Amino acid sequence: MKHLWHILRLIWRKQPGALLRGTALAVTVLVAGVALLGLSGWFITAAGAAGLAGAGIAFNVFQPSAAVRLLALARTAARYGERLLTHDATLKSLTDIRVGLLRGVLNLPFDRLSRLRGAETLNRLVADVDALDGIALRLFIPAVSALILYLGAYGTLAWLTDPLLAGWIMSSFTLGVGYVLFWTARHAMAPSRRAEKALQAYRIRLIDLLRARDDLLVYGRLPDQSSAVAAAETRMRENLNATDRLERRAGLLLALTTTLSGGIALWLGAALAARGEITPALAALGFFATLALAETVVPLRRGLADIGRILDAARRVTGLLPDDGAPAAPAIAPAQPAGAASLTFEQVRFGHSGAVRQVLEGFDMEIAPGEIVALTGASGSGKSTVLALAARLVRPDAGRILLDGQPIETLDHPLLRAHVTYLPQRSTLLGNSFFDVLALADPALTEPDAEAVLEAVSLSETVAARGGLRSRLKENGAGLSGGEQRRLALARALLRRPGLLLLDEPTEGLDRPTAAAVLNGIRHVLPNATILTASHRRVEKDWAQRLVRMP
Ligand SMILES: Nc1ncnc2c1ncn2[C@@H]1O[C@H](COP(=O)(O)OP(=O)(O)OP(=O)(O)O)[C@@H](O)[C@H]1O
Repeated sequence: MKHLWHILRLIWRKQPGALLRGTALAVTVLVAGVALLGLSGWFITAAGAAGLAGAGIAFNVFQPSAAVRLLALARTAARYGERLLTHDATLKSLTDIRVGLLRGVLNLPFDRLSRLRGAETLNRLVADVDALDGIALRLFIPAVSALILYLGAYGTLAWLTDPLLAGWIMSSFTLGVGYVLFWTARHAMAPSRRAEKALQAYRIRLIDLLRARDDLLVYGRLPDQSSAVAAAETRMRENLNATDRLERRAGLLLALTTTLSGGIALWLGAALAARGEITPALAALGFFATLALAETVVPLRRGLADIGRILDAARRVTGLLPDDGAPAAPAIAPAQPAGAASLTFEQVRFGHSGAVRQVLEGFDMEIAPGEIVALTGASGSGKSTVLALAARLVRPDAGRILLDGQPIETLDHPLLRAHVTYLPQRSTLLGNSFFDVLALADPALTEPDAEAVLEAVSLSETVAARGGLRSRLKENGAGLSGGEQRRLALARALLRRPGLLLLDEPTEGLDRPTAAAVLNGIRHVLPNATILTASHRRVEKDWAQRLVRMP
């Protein structure tokens, strides 16, 4: 529940004026609705009574009928304004929350970020934020306006008719409605949660199916995965049907409650009228006003049928939103040639969170400026981890890492990124063309610079054969061979012109002559840089000036 309040506060804080005006209009809509039906009931009864008493000719029909028309118009106009204001304000607030959420995700520690699944995160960003619009629009604003109306309706009925009659109407109505809404929320919690989970599972499985269709086809698992997608969809439908059924039942119970309260109002009103304490027309006003109160619970009913989904979304979003004022990941400076840097590891200890085993224990390493060093060792011995630590993607549990004698945790982000570039084993090639992919490293990239690095990684001919730098690429470099994709990512890393270049198996997938040419090309582009590679291949070890074997 506290997450719900937190999100509500965020939504409200961003658009307080519009939401307050929207709530005032929501109250106006309800007041006009109750007044409209109450006045109509009073008007019909009073006109009838005047006719029976033979005073019909003297009965003023113009004022009440004008008031009925005015109320109907006011109600429509207020409804329009309320929808416009509250929906617009909520959607604007949610846009800010969505940006904050994205910032929160991007600011997660690398360890957590690397564990996020793309499809799941996308779902979370989209579906969870969408679910939050119900907090203001279907829960808070309707609840507040309903409470204000109940108080107003009680006061008006007590003044016009009788405090006892008003007390009976309002207490029977609010207790009945309160119980039905509570019942709806309790029973809808589980199916609405399950429906949302099934929807997420459906989307994730479908994305997995599309992404891995070749593997699934090869392993003969395409039908299984298709069935899994269909099963999630069925589960979602079943649970959505369950919440719809609940909402309909709640509607029935609310109609019964309203009828019961209306019946009480009619009976008490008739008794008071028979005793001559109020006129029959006023008794009718009480009855019709009670029936009109039912309008207050329609949006709440829908909101509470969705409560499980809304609560889960609020909890997840709150967990990911950065604290107020947390800075976005800072932009990094354009590429500038950086001087060669020394790199030192002193007694570094590191273990991945949740892992039983420490990857590094008292690890020492010293690399001089301009040196090329290859980290070697068995698979899983921690070579990539050393590179990630040197790039400050993860932080050591103990010990120190120094860049040019300065602890890297003290370097500000732009400075660190200007000096250190890391090429992981798998890179993402963002962009529509070769040029776009490369420009990620340097927004001021020129075509001659791009051609120079492509030449260095032996990709010039490939790019020319594809129609040049501006030719279109498929998603994430699909359509290029594995080795070509790697070289393109390497060319991008070279464009940063770092003082310290960290390479994770840079020539993996290349034949020996191409690998040797690429390695020489790296040195040619960065003649002075310090280079640390994680290497299994002989060609990389031969290229290095020194080997550091992982313990
Ligand atoms: N995000 C992670 N969470 C938990 N454990 C991890 C994570 N990343 C790596 N590991 C584990 O840390 C250990 C070191 O992994 P690392 O990738 O550094 O090894 P490596 O020497 O580079 O291996 P390879 O030569 O196969 O690339 C491995 O046992 C690996 O399973």
